[in-house]
Formats: sequence, C-alpha cells, structure tokens
Amino acid sequence: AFCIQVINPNTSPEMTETIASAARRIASPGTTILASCPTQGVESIEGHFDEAIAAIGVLEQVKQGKAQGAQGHVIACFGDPGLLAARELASGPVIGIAEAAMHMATLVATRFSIVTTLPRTVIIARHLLRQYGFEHHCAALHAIDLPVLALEDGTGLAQQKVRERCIQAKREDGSGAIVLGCGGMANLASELTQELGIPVIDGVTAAVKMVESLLALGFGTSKYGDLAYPNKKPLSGCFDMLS
Ligand SMILES: O=C(O)C[C@H]1NC(=O)NC1=O
Repeated sequence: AFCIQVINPNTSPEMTETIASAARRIASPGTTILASCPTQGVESIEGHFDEAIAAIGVLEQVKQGKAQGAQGHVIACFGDPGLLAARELASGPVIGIAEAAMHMATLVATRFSIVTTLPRTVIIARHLLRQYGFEHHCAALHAIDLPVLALEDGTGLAQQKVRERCIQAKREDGSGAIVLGCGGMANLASELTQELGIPVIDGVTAAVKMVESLLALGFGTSKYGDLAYPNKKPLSGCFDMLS
C-alpha cells in the first residue's frame, strides 16, 4: 500500500479536482492519493514567470506531503516546475507529468505529438524535450490557443479543441501516440484513445503509475550527488516555511 502526493502547482481548485480524480481513478487499490495545490501562487501556469512562482509552492507542498506520510510525489503541471529542487527535498520518487507522458509515449510509439494550451507553452515543451532527451521522438507540437483555465470554464470548448487538435495531429504528423500537454487534460485521455485508436497519453495517470512502479521496486530519489538533501542554512522571510 502506497501513499502518493499529487501536486497541482497552480492554485485552481477546479483543476486540482480534475487532476485528483484522474489520479485516484488509475491508482492501485492499495494506493492513497494525497491531492493538493499551493496555498499561494498563481492560478494557472503559462510561462517561465508563472513557473518560477509555482516552483516555490511545489517545494512547500512536497515538505508538507512528506510530513503527511507521502512516499512519492507527482508534479502535475506540464512544465514540471521545481522538479529537481523537489527531488532534493524528497526521499521518495518525484515525477513530473511532462517527463512521465513523454517516457510512456516513447515506449509505445517511435514518434509522438504533443497537444498543449498556448503557443508560448509549446516553446516551454520544446525546452523540456531537449532537457529530457526526447527531441528526436517528438514529431510536432500543437497548441489549442486557449488559456489553461479554459479547460475548467465548463463550456467544453477547450476539450473540443483538444479533440480536434489530436485528430489533426494523428492525420498530419505520422505520430503513433499523442501526449496531452496539461494537467487539466487528464480526464480526456481514455476517451480520445478510444476514439483515435492510438495511445493518447496523459501525464498525471502516467506519473502516478511510474511512482507506484518505483516504490514497488524499492527506489526513491537518489540522495547521492546533486539530488542530496539541500545544505542546511537559515532561510529568511517567507522562505522560512521551507526550513
Ligand atoms: O503549460 C501548460 O499549458 C499547462 C500547465 N499549466 C498549468 O497551470 N498546468 C499545466 O499543466
């Protein structure tokens, strides 16, 4: 039985719920999901500035999750904000949804496409592909050109745009799989997989299963080298919460 913390790095309660329900749906029977989002920060993450703010909230949540017994952590934002810093703080595995979805896509197809929200986050996804070494696996990146919280506005427009973009990507890119580029798309993957007949991969569910796998294998984050716990030093002002 595992306890896995799933962190929505933005402060949207609706998106936290979307993410939490996807994580709980896929979790093994014995796995408890602790879903959370930062108490302060930014309601959606749509660029480098937002990610810098969100990363502090991720660290605060990881610290709290450890205290609540979390054995592993998921960072449920497609920019994987604060991933390496969170790995320094954590004992258990920490997996970002972008890396999780990308890894999974490479296991089932030779090429994958990414469908995300805004054009500017396409650029950030490109940075991640390079950082993770998946550039040559990714055939194309697409944006639905709607803000992240359009996924939670109840109109269904963003969901329809994601569906259209996935259909277009399958037709045009020659990709065998599609990666959904937002935590708020977590509830769309299984229906789109059925409709398109190819793996449409959401990073929230992928990351939960990867954390479960690492825990089942007895692996946490390696604390040898640059992911060792941070050097002890006084943290001033609002950062005291991270001491
Ligand atoms: O980068 C994106 O478009 C999506 C990313 N932003 C956010 O607030 N949650 C996410 O998954």
